[in-house]
Amino acid sequence: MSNEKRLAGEAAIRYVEDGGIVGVGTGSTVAFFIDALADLKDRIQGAVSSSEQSTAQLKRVGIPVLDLNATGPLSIYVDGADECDPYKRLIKGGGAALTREKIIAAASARFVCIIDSSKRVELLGKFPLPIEVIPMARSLVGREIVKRGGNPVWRDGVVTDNGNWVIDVHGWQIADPVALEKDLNQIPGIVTVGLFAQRAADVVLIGDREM
Ligand SMILES: O=C[C@H](O)[C@H](O)[C@H](O)COP(=O)(O)O
Repeated sequence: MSNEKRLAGEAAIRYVEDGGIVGVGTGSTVAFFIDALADLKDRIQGAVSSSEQSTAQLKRVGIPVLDLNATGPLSIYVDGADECDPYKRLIKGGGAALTREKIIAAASARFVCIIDSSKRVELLGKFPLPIEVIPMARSLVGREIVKRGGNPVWRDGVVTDNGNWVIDVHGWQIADPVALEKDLNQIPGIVTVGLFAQRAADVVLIGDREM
């Protein structure tokens, strides 16, 4: 699978425009994209990063890391996913970077999602759905998830880049991801739901093939 991840990371380069600013996601697939982007670093202004992990790699390869508040809207965002359905709706957050990822995706005109074939599913939910929560709301959010038939598991020991905690929800087969995303977004204490359904990907690359 890591060969497909590398191919996807390299294939995403063809969507990067000269002189532009690139939104950069997080994870092992994105790491291949950043390595490929390093070869073009003199042709872009820089990148907006979704995590401390990606920021460190971007700086290491000499790509300037810019502040989203200063750049304004971006033309492109490149990121991986944990699951992707036929409508390019995603589960993300396996690496706990979902909040900043969702912010940059929302600020970008085009979301290019890079995955290997194991991430492609008919129905989202086999991968436990990550939810970032304010720490004091962990139990409240857990009870709300149980009411909705899910099995919440606290990702003990993990603190997000925003100082919050992550709950992974097992046992949901997500037939209507847009409705679930909207519903969960109403629960106090939830910062970000790892469903990218209201704002799905625009392009999905599985290895070097477009879905
Ligand atoms: O929080 C992490 C992100 O949503 C990643 O994009 C996702 O977990 C996929 O990561 P990887 O490319 O390592 O499988």
